Amino acid sequence: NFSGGLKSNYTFPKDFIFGVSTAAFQIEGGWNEDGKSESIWDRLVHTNKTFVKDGSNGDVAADSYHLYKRDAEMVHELGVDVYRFSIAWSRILPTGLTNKINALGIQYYNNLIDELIKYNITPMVTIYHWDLPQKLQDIGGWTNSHIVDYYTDYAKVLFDAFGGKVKYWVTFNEPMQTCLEGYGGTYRAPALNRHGVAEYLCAHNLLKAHASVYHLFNENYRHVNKGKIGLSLDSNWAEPKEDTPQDREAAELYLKTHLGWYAHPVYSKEGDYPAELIKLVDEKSLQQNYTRSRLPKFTPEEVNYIKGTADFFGLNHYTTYLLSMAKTPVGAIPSHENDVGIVRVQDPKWPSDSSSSWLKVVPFGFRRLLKWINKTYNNVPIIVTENGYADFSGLEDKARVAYYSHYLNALLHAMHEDKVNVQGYFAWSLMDNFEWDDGYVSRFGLYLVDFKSPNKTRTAKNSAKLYASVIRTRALPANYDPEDFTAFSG
Ligand SMILES: O=S(=O)(O)CCCN1CCN(CCO[C@@H]2O[C@H](CO)[C@@H](O)[C@H](O)[C@H]2O)CC1
Repeated sequence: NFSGGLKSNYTFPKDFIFGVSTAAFQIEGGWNEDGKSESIWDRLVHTNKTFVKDGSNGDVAADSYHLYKRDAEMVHELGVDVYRFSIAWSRILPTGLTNKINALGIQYYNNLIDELIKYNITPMVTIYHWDLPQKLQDIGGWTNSHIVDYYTDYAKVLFDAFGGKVKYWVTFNEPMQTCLEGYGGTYRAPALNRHGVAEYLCAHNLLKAHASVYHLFNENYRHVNKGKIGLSLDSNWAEPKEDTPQDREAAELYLKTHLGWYAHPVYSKEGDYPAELIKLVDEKSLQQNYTRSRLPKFTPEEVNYIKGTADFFGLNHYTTYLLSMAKTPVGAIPSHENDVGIVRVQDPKWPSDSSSSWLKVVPFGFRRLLKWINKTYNNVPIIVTENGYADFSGLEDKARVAYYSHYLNALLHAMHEDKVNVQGYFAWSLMDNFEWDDGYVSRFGLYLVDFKSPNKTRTAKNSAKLYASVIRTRALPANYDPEDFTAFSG
């Protein structure tokens, strides 16, 4: 049913990992403090005055650069096992390269990690969460093939500095946002908009960089503390718009050419890009008189080098779309959108009063996506590294309480009935923060941040109490009703 499963007394296993997530650019501030250099997000929000809805930026954000002790205390209050945060490359390596390592940057993250360990909380570090040093973008960024070495050198600095204390690593957060939206579009930094070409170059180099860091870790650092390393991919669930063969094909094609674009090379038995994506881009490139396909090819050695390079499947999930085949060409020519040729919409009947226009509440989609990943990637261990709901503000956040209850209900049914191998779940986000193009208007936090107060006061919302109780009892509240969606006015 709509909530992903009927009333049950399913529980989360004792060894199930609960966590909470944030990202450097969204919480830290201190954008140019103590030697940190400009990132592509600093550049974008400082120069494009209309990019962020409320005209804000990440200069101060939630000021976690100075308030990390309060952050660690909040993580402790929730009772989670793991805190997932990202490290800002430009705070560690101001030139982007290793010729200058910023000791004060290293010190900040050491202070945060030590604070977490004081509370017996395990750190999970996202090595890259979208904030490339601008100096590297100036020489091509993720379209420059040397970025593979630059990223590997950066990761080595982190492994050497924090490897003894950090057990979980995530190489990239949502590579599709970086490549498709940042290089192929204008929705993310660097907003290059070189659609049809740059998104494929970005993905190609990024996947090689991911594999390079996996092998570096696997050969030289894993033994230090039996650590684990993975990748966090974002995916919507894709439901056929109508129950027809064409729409079922469109839904499958969406998953293969969006999630599979990055998941297939790493997690599938055969490796490489999904055959459907290769075929579509090759054919379109030929029709458009390109001498060679706009999709770069991996050599057989590279396919093997990238295959199997993750200990877990990190999944960021929020919402669902209805898919159908495009009847006429869609998107710019050339572009990934035009190459794939499918159309996605959302059902106006779905609960939808989130402050993020794209976030509709569709819990059964979460269960189906988990099942699809489990089947497509051979029971791979999944850690849900992000899931959450956005509103405009308030401590009595009944919609967010309902969202988490329904999505955790769907997760329990995926685990207990569909036998999906899920090992952890992280809520996005610990606190209200800079929600990219939505600025501070759309709030995802379990803790409310008063951005007007000098010390950015953080206060637990009702959803923080709900999450803490699920972690403590390993179950949904007794009064949870899978049929009740009255918390959503829309
Ligand atoms: O339908 S449209 O094409 O008009 C807009 C689609 C927008 N989605 C939003 C969710 N995003 C993945 C989530 O992105 C993640 O989720 C959080 C909330 O957004 C962010 O704060 C995190 O930094 C990010 O990891 C993928 C793109």
